[in-house]
Amino acid sequence: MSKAYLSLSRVDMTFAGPNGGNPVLKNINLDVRRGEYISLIGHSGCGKSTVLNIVAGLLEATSGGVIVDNREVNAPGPDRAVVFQNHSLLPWLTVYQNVEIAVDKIFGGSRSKAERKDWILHNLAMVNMSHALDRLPSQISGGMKQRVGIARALAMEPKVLLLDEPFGALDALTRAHLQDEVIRIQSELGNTVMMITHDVDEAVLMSDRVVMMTNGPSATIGQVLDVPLPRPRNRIALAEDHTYNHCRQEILSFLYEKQRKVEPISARTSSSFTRKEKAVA
Ligand SMILES: Nc1ncnc2c1ncn2[C@@H]1O[C@H](COP(=O)(O)OP(=O)(O)OP(=O)(O)O)[C@@H](O)[C@H]1O
Repeated sequence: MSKAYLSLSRVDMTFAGPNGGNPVLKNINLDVRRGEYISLIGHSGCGKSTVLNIVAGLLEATSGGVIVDNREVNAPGPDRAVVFQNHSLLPWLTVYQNVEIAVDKIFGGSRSKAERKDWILHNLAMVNMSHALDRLPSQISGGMKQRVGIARALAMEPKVLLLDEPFGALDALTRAHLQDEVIRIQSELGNTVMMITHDVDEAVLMSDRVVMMTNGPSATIGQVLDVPLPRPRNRIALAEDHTYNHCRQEILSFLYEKQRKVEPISARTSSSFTRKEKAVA
């Protein structure tokens, strides 16, 4: 493999608690190439968000470390932008202003006001939001809010884009549209992306590699799958593609055979299954 751009080495994470705490991650090692699109998949609660938050600098690993572009990560920074499942737009600012606030913070000292304005408009155009610049978050749909969140993240020109179930709260159609947009934008910009998903099809469609995590406690990386599908990828054509279906099968087998999660059925009613669990079922 070529030189790693993002590297996690020997990352352990134990949250404080009774009886010596809760050991969530154990010995996570992963090298990601520049421009690579990685998905993290694993059963609910195994520690995917914890990995992402450590890379984001929002959590400090108990031991081990993260390197991005030759520098150790020890705090959040504009080189790593995060998009969460539920948008994190400021409700009192318009669509334009929500992107502007990030752009001004990062480029306020280096780009003129006119350049910054062009840049904000460019990023909102990329996610097809030019028509709603003056609307407040409460006046746009969930999918549109996610678009703005993605535009804001991209406008920061991060070295690494961290996506924590970015499409998880969306209906199937909006989800497919936005997946296609992120695929297109990533192919144009060549961002390095780490995305958490519970959706096997989404993982295969979007990723260069799928990183599968074992069940916790002390979760680690159980298997890494290469997705050797040429780009651009067409979701309809892929349904019949042998390689696509093979990748899908590998992930399903990891999740439901090798890392099968057994819970007493009496403890769960059907309605208590989360949306995420239904998505991978
Ligand atoms: N700040 C925290 N303090 C204590 N425990 C935490 C904290 N954050 C996460 N955990 C615990 O760490 C474990 C992993 O959580 P995490 O959110 O990383 O899992 P996940 O795989 O992203 O889950 P999901 O798929 O349901 O979002 C869980 O047992 C969770 O309760």
